[in-house]
Amino acid sequence: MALVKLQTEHFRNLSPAPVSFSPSFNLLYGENGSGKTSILEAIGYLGLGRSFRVSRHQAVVSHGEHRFTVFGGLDCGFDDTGLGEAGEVIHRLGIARDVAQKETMLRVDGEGVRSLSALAAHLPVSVIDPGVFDVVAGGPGKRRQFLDWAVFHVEHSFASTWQQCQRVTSQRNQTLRNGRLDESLLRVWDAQYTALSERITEVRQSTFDLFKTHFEALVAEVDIGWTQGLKLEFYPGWDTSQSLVDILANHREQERRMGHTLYGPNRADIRLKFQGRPVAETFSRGQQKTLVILMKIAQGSILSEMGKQVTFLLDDINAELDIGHRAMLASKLRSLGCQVFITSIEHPEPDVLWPGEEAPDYRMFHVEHGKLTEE
Ligand SMILES: Nc1ncnc2c1ncn2[C@@H]1O[C@H](COP(=O)(O)OP(=O)(O)OP(=O)(O)O)[C@@H](O)[C@H]1O
Repeated sequence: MALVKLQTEHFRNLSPAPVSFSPSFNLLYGENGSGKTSILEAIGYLGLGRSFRVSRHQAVVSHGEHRFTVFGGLDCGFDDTGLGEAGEVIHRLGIARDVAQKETMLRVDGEGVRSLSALAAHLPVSVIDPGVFDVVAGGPGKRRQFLDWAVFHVEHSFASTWQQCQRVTSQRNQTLRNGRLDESLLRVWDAQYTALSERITEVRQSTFDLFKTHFEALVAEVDIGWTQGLKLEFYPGWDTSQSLVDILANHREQERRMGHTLYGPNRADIRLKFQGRPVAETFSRGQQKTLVILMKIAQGSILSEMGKQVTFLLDDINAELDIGHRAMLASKLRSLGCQVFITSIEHPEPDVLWPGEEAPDYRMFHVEHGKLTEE
């Protein structure tokens, strides 16, 4: 599905006027501080339930207000739903946050829903912003987040398994921190923890394998010299030549001293190596950014194969990317058939984004003082 209507209330500097978007490409340009990122951030709220740039909801509420709302209308996009025409709204999503009451309200088609995954399942959003480097250069948590995004969209039940595992891990950590270790209680937590860890790892591993196949096919197609010699490997969070139960039993004393769980899915990672060395130590920033975008496109193609359309939010496409890399990525996003929002400070030139080919369907917007004007 694609987001074809957006309306916000009290969201940063954005105007409350409704906007219609293309289910294909949307090019947004405007001066610094005009509101381009805020538009992407509002769209991101509908698919992620949070801001992709700040951790506090408070920051996005317009100054002097205490509550913001974002409404979105989705069309059938290229999803095989058999419902509606392209551009015709078939699902409505809404999120409102009252920061004074600390209350979030979620709606799908007018009905209140409790879980964010109900929104996320309708609108898979993939963000490519200046923070995207973290997937390569940041800690393992960023790569787990990257992988789990695809895992969730492949297997929605992953969200609840993960939450259960977090609860059990927290109970287990409390038991580890107790002065006198209660071995029998710990064994109960271990049994639950290992069962959940194995379920999580199984779906992570199979999604990673799928991702790797898509990524390698993409890299072969784009034929960029520096991608040769890249190696991606999934690390589940423990040495799987031994069972997790044995590892936990063998490291009781170490975990008791540290006061928390040291082995399992909370330690999982994707290891990215180039000619045997970590990519973060070898690649330039432009190469790192291109690599992460290719990884995100590969994830998009997994969903696309499942008949789901991803909405890509590409903030400031020009930062770090030369014309050749920009064109290569724009062309790949196009062949994926996904919905894309691209922002830039300068007026975007479709001939530069898609050189030597006819530009895809797009709508162009000028952003000024939080207001979008279509050109
Ligand atoms: N809570 C808020 N209430 C009102 N205005 C806000 C709030 N938060 C930020 N702003 C203002 O909203 C404007 C939009 O910021 P935004 O980051 O979306 O701009 P941008 O067009 O992406 O800029 P740049 O090109 O510099 O990245 C800025 O002028 C900012 O000062």
